[in-house]
Amino acid sequence: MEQSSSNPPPSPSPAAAPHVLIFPCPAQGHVNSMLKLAELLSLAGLKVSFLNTEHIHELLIQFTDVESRFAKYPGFQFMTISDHLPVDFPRTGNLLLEVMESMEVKSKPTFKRLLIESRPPVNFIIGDGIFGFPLDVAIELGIPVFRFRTISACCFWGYFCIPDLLEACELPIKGEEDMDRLVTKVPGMEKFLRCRDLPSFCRVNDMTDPILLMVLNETRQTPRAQALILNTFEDLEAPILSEIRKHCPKTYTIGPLHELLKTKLRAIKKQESSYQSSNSLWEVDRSCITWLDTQPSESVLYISFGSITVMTRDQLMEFWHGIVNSKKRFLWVIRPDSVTNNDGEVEKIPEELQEGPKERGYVVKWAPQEEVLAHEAIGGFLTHSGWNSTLESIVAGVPMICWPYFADQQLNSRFVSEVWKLGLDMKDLCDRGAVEMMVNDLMVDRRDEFVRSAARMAELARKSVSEGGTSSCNLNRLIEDIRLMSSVQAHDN
Ligand SMILES: O=c1ccn([C@@H]2O[C@H](COP(=O)(O)OP(=O)(O)O[C@H]3O[C@H](CO)[C@@H](O)[C@H](O)[C@H]3O)[C@@H](O)[C@H]2O)c(=O)[nH]1
Ligand SMILES: C[C@H]1CC[C@@H]2C(C(=O)O)=CO[C@@H](O)[C@@H]21
Repeated sequence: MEQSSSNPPPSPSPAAAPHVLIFPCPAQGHVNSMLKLAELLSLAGLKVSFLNTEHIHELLIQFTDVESRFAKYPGFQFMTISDHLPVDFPRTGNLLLEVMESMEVKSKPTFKRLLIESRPPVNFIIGDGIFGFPLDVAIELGIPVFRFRTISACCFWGYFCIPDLLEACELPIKGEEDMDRLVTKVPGMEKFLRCRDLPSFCRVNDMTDPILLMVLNETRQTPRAQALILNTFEDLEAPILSEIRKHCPKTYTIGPLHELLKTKLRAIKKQESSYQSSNSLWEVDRSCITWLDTQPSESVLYISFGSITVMTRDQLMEFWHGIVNSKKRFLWVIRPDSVTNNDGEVEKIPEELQEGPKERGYVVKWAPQEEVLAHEAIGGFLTHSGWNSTLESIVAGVPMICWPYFADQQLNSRFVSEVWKLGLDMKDLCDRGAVEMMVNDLMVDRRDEFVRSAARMAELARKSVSEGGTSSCNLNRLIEDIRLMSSVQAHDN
């Protein structure tokens, strides 16, 4: 998909527009990026139905302006489906996997009925690449289907190669002492990938672990779909993308999606302010922007571990002491559900952190992250290396300290530090001394080298989404292909 179409596809008459159903996995990082794609397709005149779980949809309605924002697009609608779990079931940390499991087992018949009964009929499906049943149903009903995998190309490729690692006896990992062994059977990563950097689901003795099998199988199933969509850009992951294209030749790279959408909206002047709209599942606390406005340029470390990460009270306190001891200014997002005990039960956030230290730090429950990262007071990002956060930091040219929690994050953080040289990887460490040292390295001692490479990568990211850039052209190609495949399908029926 690198050689691509630089002309935006012409808008057909609304009646002829294909009806595309988009179905994300019910988690912030997935919903966020797939909503950006939904808006881009709506802008191009396609009819879009966006299918959320009831739980996610209620949060979106409560905390965002999505309904009024998308009301601008006459062909757009939200739809909902149950995840078949009790309303008060906690949906963070590893429990998200139980939500996914419940849906895989129970949501298939409802999804199939929804498609059969849909008016106008659904001509095209873009399903989250981590869910199996939408792909099966689409194939069964003869509806063309693309898979959108919301992770990086490097992590997708890591998952894809797990069967080869098993065959070569490079997995399972043989205990803690084996963690720094180089893994040689992931083409393109031979020189730097250690067992420690494999997706967290590989950290099991039993290679029939259900979660490992789920991510592995879903990744390997990808070529059953007509194409793969990735939220990345060619200049960031070219060598890995050429490996992926040996198996999934039609792979559209259309990222960073948040910047591509902003660029398109700016071009047609649909967006008065670039940041006011969000897809957040928590209430955004904008007071932190007022606080940032009073801080010196590039002096503040932004700390956020995304929407799913949970940690123990002890881990939180190690971060707290390390950061306070570093004497750097900080803005810290601490979700109320982010501290759990060893049984997974949510614990109260310690008082001193809720109040925040008065002079140097500011603590919020949820921040307007894109806007925070673009603020001139921000000098670094301590992140869990979720893919959206990583891309948002790249676009903003902000260097990172990575503390990966689970899934793809272990691999993303290795690429941030060893391949892209955009910061430091502190995976598997959580003591105040390490935190203090890394914060000082990022914000002071090695600042120049990280800022230089971050600025270079930010430039490439912006180029990819500008007119004629690879992601912008690939989006045009994607839209043309959806139109073409939908019309063929409409004729066949
Ligand atoms: O205070 C905050 C914190 C986060 N965000 C946003 O929330 C999103 C978080 O996404 P991401 O960084 O990808 O993290 P997770 O929420 O943890 O996302 C899940 O989904 C991602 C995409 O598949 C994976 O890469 C992650 O590992 C997985 O945990 C980003 O867009 C942030 O801008 C806010 O708006 N405000
Ligand atoms: C809960 C996690 C299982 C894997 C998913 C994922 C992926 O697409 O591989 C990324 O991050 C998580 O949200 C999902």
